[in-house]
Amino acid sequence: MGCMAHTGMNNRSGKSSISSVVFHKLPAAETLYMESTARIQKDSLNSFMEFQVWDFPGQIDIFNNPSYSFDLDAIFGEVGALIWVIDALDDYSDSLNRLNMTAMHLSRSYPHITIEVLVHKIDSLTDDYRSEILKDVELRTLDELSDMGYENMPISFHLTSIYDHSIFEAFSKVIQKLIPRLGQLEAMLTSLCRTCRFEKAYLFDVNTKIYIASDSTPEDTTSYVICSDYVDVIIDLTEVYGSWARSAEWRNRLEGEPFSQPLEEQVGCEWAESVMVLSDSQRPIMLREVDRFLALVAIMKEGSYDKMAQINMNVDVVVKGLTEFFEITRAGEKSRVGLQDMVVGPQN
Ligand SMILES: Nc1nc2c(ncn2[C@@H]2O[C@H](COP(=O)(O)OP(=O)(O)OP(=O)(O)O)[C@@H](O)[C@H]2O)c(=O)[nH]1
Repeated sequence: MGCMAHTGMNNRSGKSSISSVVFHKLPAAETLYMESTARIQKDSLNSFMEFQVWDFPGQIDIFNNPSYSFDLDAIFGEVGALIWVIDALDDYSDSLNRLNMTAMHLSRSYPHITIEVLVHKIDSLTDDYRSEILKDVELRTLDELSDMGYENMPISFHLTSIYDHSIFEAFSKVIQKLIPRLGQLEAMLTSLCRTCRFEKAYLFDVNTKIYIASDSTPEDTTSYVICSDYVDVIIDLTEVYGSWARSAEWRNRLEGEPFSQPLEEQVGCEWAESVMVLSDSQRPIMLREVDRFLALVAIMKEGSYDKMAQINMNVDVVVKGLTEFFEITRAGEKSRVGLQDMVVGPQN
């Protein structure tokens, strides 16, 4: 495979790190010494829906490549979102030019694709500087597209870092755009919040900590962070005590000495259910497994303990509804995400 080589520009904007941290749980600090990606990589995610993530190396220009012609229909025909990663710590003028060229190309040939721009690596920047960069990227992109006659393109901008929750929140918003009939999921969660007096409810993909839906109250990063940390705690616990899918090797270890029993007989319940009280505000959090990929997590109000029986009944009904929703959705849908920033850079 040929690649375009231009020297003096930075292509290490963080695409592979993002994939590894969000989809493979790699600790952020371990991305420090990642090798530059030299070829297009395709990653399939076994999750609540089938997701494919394509990682296009910074040094390959797939639209204008003299030494290799890419089958663009094969790549973009089924892609739902293109994620464009901009390194906020570097000079991003060239990346913006190429983003605009790509956006125009997609708008002509694949108008169904939404473009999601991640202004990335913002961890070391002050809040003011973050807003300034976001505004600059937005204005320069939208102005140029508008000058070229491209108005109202499906393009969104997010501030992200792999060192905090921002990258997971941004991916949550991207994935939500790809979920068919998201409104129905939100309506189910909103009605659950109303009947159970929950403050906030999320439906999490437990492997990635992406939330694929929440109730209709305004977004609230603090609630998301608490619930997503709680998913981590519960996953760690259920890996030891619960019924999550395990490798054959791990299962053999758990069923061998000193336990010497089939796993099913050692596990108390088939699904994880837990309640925890946050000591600062007395608001319990509830987690309920929907299937092996999804969990419902809700922040309850003070005093909800007294009504646990009713709450559990309502949660049961919603979990059943969610299961049916995804059975129907899975039957016929596939979603793909393209992860790409096409900043050209030194040839490896
Ligand atoms: N400070 C900071 N560094 C990051 C972040 N994300 C990635 N990096 C660092 O950026 C460097 C390059 O990351 P890669 O993921 O290899 O970049 P890439 O875009 O895949 O690069 P190519 O494969 O060459 O296209 C690594 O040292 C990462 O640790 C972030 O959010 N903040």
